[in-house]
Amino acid sequence: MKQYLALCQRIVDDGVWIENERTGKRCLTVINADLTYDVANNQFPLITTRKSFWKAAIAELLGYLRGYDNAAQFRAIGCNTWNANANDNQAWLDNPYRKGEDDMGRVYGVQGRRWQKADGTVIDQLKKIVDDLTKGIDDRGEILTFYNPGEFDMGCLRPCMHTHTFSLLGDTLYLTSAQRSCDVPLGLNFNQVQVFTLLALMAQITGHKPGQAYHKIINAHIYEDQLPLMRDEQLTRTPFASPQLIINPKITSLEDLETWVTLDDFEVVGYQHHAPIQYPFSV
Ligand SMILES: Nc1nc(=O)c2c([nH]1)NC[C@@H]1CN(c3ccc(C(=O)N[C@@H](CCC(=O)O)C(=O)O)cc3)CN21
Ligand SMILES: O=c1ccn([C@H]2C[C@H](O)[C@@H](COP(=O)(O)O)O2)c(=O)[nH]1
Repeated sequence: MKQYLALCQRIVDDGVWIENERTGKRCLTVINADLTYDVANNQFPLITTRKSFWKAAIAELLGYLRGYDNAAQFRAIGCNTWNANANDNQAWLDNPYRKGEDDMGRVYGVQGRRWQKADGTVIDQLKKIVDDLTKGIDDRGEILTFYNPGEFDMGCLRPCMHTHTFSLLGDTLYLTSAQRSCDVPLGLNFNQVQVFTLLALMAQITGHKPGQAYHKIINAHIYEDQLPLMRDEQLTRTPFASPQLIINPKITSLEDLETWVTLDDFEVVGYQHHAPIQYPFSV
């Protein structure tokens, strides 16, 4: 939690105002932030200086792992975060690849589970990684990447947290996640939960101990309409200790994640938090 607040403070103190053409808003921006989450000791990096809707963040991750491409699929498992990008973004509404209401196109999980090759066959990146790690193999290329420049025009948004690299040292699994663009008040609150949970889940289903998760962010920003709430409200609050994430131990395979897992299989204990803050969202 301290590292999150330090990043917010750094943006407030040292950030540079940058015009963002896509949203038409200015963003106070810094470049490069490195966050570390202690998954080994179950220090769940949930924001405590406001109420965090962590279940929606885990649902979003679950949707990516399942290869979802439609906001209705995300809603059905408890996540509303893709409604706006799928349905309220004029550039995407005008895009001939959009298949209709709620379609997100070839984003995130589609690339992770069904990367299209030139010969028409597909690559399931996640399955290859799970199979390797389960056998104790780390070929130094256990990389799940959603970043496919050849298909950017076929999706509603380029992936922000785009590449997850898994590493095995003995029986301990590590994760390094790379993010090109980060909405610190809204997105990072979710992304921290996702990096932590991804390592915890992958360690559990491949039979390893989780180690540390490393989260590398390139462009970290606060939108102009979010700044007063962050500077004058959230940053004045004193954080509480980290809660713990409990995952149903019956989840033991990728197939479990694909078929029966729901948000009821995740529980957070010891979550003390301040009052909610509603930040504006930019489409
Ligand atoms: N501008 C922007 N920021 C983002 O963080 C973002 C995007 N766009 N587009 C794609 C996804 C969608 N994400 C989102 C979208 C909405 C919330 C949000 O509204 N969060 C609220 C509560 C959510 C709830 O009640 O479930 C929050 O207070 O955290 C968070 C992340 C993250 N990404
Ligand atoms: O997981 C996510 C997804 C999105 N974001 C934020 C980062 C930016 O504010 C927007 C995406 O806009 P781009 O113009 O494509 O950079 O969404 C996030 O923080 N986390």
